[in-house]
Amino acid sequence: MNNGTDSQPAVRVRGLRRTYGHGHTAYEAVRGVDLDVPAGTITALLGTNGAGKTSTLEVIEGLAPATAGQVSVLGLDPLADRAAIRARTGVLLQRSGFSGDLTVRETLRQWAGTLTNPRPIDEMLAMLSLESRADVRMLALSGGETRRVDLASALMGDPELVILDEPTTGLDPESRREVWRLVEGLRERGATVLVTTHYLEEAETLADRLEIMHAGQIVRSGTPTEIAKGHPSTISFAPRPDVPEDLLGVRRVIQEHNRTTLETSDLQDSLTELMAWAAHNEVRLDDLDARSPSLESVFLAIADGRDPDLPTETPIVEETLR
Ligand SMILES: Nc1ncnc2c1ncn2[C@@H]1O[C@H](COP(=O)(O)OP(=O)(O)OP(=O)(O)O)[C@@H](O)[C@H]1O
Repeated sequence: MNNGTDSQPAVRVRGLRRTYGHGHTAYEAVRGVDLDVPAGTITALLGTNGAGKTSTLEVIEGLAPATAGQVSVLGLDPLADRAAIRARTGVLLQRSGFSGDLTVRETLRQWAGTLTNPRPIDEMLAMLSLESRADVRMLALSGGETRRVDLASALMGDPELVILDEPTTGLDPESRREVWRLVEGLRERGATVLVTTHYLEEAETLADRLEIMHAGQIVRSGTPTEIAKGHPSTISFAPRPDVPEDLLGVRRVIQEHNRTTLETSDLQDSLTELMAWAAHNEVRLDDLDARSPSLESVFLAIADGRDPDLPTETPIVEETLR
């Protein structure tokens, strides 16, 4: 399925820039992005709101030209080789353009007509648990069902590269997990997946690699474990203003959101000392929770500018555009 291109990333982006508007109203939404999506992996592109994820994906999908930089998809040029790439790629956009008057089956049949080698419609309906909705018009579907039809169309051509822009937004937790299984199934078949999501748990569970975007740049890349490394573990419980601040490993004690939270560089040492303190003072710690560094803490640090590795300057308008 990889056509001997295993060593080459399925998507390769170098120095990508994308600017909207001209002159003094120019806004640079993508500011020099380098990104590799290794073949056969699930890579998640994460970011704060307006970070530039969709602007980046649109260039990869061949829907918009880059202002600067190079992008190659399956070794091809997304704009010049769009037809060749389309035959090997499945794309799920944030918003679909399917007509509301057609039924689900008619919609998928129409879509199948545009593909060279579509999988059977009944197979797609079963794959997305849509059998009972086959004869319902698109406009009568729930948000989650509409999303599943979008997904069915993205996967119908049996693509070797799948690009999913927020595939589970609007889905209930059970459907979301169904989509996760589906995406994992794609990887088992050897396909490559590039996915954006606002759900950190989803990225952590699904992705082999994460790329975190902020203000038009990639600010973190790596496996979920690599990215969380170096960030503090946390121990939290129902409010206890009397907890000692000098427990082994503890860096900070935070009293907020109706909880006491200890940030620690050594979860085991801190927890051992805390338990000893609680036992000695006959204190019961209600609602006790202890966790290793999470992607959430990394993400929040990036989102509110506390991340020490963030670039200090993020120019809105390039010098040359002024
Ligand atoms: N056509 C456009 N004209 C002007 N600015 C735009 C245009 N499209 C996007 N932007 C701006 O570019 C920035 C990046 O937008 P983009 O949609 O790529 O971000 P995103 O990371 O996908 O965000 P979200 O997670 O909120 O969907 C935003 O500040 C947005 O307002």
